[in-house]
Amino acid sequence: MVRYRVRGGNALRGTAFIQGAKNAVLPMIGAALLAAKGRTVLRNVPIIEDVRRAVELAEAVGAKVELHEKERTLVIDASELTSPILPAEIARRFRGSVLFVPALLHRLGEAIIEGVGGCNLGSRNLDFHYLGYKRLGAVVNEGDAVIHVKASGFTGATLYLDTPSHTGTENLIMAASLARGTTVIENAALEPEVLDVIDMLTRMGAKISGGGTGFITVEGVEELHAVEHTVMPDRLDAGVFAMAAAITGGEVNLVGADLDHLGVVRYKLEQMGVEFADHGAVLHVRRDRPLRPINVITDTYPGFATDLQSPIMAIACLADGASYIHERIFDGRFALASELNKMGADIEVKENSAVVRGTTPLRGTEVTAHDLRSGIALVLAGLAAEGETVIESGYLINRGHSYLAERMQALGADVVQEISAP
Ligand SMILES: CC(=O)N[C@H]1[C@@H](OP(=O)(O)OP(=O)(O)OC[C@H]2O[C@@H](n3ccc(=O)[nH]c3=O)[C@H](O)[C@@H]2O)O[C@H](CO)[C@@H](O)[C@@H]1O
Ligand SMILES: C=C(OP(=O)(O)O)C(=O)O
Repeated sequence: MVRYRVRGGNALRGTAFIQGAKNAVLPMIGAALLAAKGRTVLRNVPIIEDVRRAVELAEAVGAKVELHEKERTLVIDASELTSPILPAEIARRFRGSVLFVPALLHRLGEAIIEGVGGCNLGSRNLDFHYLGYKRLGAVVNEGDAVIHVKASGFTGATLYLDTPSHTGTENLIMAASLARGTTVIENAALEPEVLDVIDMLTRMGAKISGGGTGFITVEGVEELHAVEHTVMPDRLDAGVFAMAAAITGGEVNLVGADLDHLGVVRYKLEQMGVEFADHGAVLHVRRDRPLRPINVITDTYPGFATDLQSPIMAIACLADGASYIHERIFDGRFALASELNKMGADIEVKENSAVVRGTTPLRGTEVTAHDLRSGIALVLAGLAAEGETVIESGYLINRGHSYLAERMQALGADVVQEISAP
């Protein structure tokens, strides 16, 4: 059992190092399994629980993997894959497990998916993935508990996504990279992590054009080779540390954060009274005035990232007036509201919209993280609350943020991680 204890009241000051991106490294581990020869080296790997699960899953299908935590480096030898089964006990613990399917189909001709996990955010379908595989020539059997996909070689086709799914785009690009002929993917995702994955696949020998335009063309190649690749910085981790400065009225330098990757999040925080100064690869963030309320509508990139919706809800509690938050990506992302209300917030949720009425002083209490981002939002609320906030389950936070307590402590925050027997 992992829990975080946060004592509020300190304005954060100092330097934080932004980790490598969770949502880039997971597809990259899946991509590494496409290389039948050589060893892949991934650098700037975030040391998070999802990466540990991905290592376990890669080993379960036969890859040899070394995670060098101190060096933040993964070495993956996928020359012998031995099992097409993504076992439930690992695959159900993280969403990234779905990103192993293209490699299993190319290398072993089948994938047996005993489960796919990830944050509990309401409905999280995979129909775009399966429809895409079918159009490329696969047979998909969707049982109650197990999904069996078979493909004896893919043939290029025109694919489309009803909405620009992040992992859906990555999976279909990986499936198309070793297909015979040309694949076009319409309405593809534009997220920076998708572009970083395209960059890695291109260096592996894939022929992909149109990344970042919404229309991606992939010319299939015979084989892909192992490469070394440095994972891009995590824009969600950067957003959270910027918001930690914002909620405490602090001033921080974020090493490795890319302001462009924050998209609309940057402008919304500026409207709330947060200042950003971009000094090359170091982003300076400060807030020295009262917080103003905000309207947020989540969207795919470059819109307001749904994964930063929970953290901004925590800040909105301290803004003077009513903030409106409309969630458009996931239908179950407001479990945070009742936890913040336990801390003294005034948040009313109606379907996919929330009204946050501030300013309400927050007080520490015992609260529950329902998913990764609501967990980190409760840490932010705790930083601004009077007294102690205790957040369980810390595992969910550790799925996506590395060395959180240490990095917060370096900024002067009173954040402690406790691990106890269940
Ligand atoms: C590991 C990873 O990269 N996770 C990210 C990824 O999740 P993930 O890739 O799962 O999110 P998607 O972009 O696929 O999902 C967005 C929406 O599309 C719907 N949908 C998706 C696929 C599909 O086949 N059918 C369908 O209906 C989902 O139910 C959801 O409502 O993007 C999300 C949205 O930016 C982020 O919150 C997650 O952090
Ligand atoms: C929803 C998230 O992750 P996942 O897709 O891995 O569940 C997230 O990172 O907030």
